[in-house]
Amino acid sequence: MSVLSTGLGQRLVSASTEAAAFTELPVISLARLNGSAEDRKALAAEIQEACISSGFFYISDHGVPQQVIDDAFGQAKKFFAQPMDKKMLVDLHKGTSFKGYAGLKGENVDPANRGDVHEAWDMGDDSQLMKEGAGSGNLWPPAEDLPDFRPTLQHAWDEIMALGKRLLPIFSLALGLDEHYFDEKTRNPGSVMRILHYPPQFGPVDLREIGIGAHTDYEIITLLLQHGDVQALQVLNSQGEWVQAPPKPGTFVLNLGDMMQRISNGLFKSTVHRAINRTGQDRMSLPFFFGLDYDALVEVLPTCVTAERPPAYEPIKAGDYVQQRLSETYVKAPPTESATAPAA
Ligand SMILES: O=C(O)CCC(=O)C(=O)O
Ligand SMILES: [Fe+2]
Repeated sequence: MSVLSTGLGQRLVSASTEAAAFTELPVISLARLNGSAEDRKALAAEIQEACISSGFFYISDHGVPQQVIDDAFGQAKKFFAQPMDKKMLVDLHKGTSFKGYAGLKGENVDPANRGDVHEAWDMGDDSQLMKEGAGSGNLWPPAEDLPDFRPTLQHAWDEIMALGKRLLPIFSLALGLDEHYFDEKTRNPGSVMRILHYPPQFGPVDLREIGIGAHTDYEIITLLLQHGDVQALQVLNSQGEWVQAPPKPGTFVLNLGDMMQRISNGLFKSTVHRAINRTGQDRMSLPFFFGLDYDALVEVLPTCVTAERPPAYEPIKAGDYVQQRLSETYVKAPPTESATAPAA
């Protein structure tokens, strides 16, 4: 039994609560985000429960307009439908920040696997990327090819970044902290947004070659949009069972990343997940990885330490941590295989 002393009162976290094997993911409405102090505390308590038991849940009433989401996927579809030579104009190997295009098997998140069966385009915050010396900036497709791509994706970035910033005070409460705890650490958060295309995999699928291999995310929270009605995402529970996380209209999937697990001393779970697209249809998704400022220290919070639960992680700078994890993920050479255009 361990104790999490939080602003919600002391919370007992029994071994069985932590080890509970979830079989589906809860949907948490954010309607109370704009409510009274009591409403916000109640929302924080619900989120705390989900963070301890699964680290994975849906959020509804999130305030990001559906049009912004539809437009982003519309541009993603156009981007991936381009011929390979156009996509290679923004090959991420041209820069040093892991931003731009990665083709099929251009990444491998699970070292036991042979490459992830998706293609992706990743972006960060241009000014931040350059300023912190973290490498080069974004690689935008030329406006002659895709005139609406940049403004549309930037708009989606701004909306989802704002959602993340609305959520952090609630996570602070759930961690037993002042609502403003993350303000100092998220002035220019080193976040990443990506669009992903998973072509369908037919017949028997070799589990070493799937859409995205089993992994955890690196940052504080991930806000994931799934396009259409194409099931592929799976989340690992404590019994080693894969639980489906199907798209649910009007929601994001919210999952915790390794930085959250580190600062919460392992109480909040950064849960293993993967995606396999066996539906016969193309799938697209759009994750936004909400990070901390590159120079912010990722260190265990005193509210999550007890005599029985001493700090389990060393402090590390957020930028160093993400850069190290990314460099382990991307394969060194540019992609060689081409993907067919998404029909989704
Ligand atoms: O596409 C998905 O559903 C999951 C993507 C993901 O896990 C990632 O990019 O880290
Ligand atoms: Fe992930």
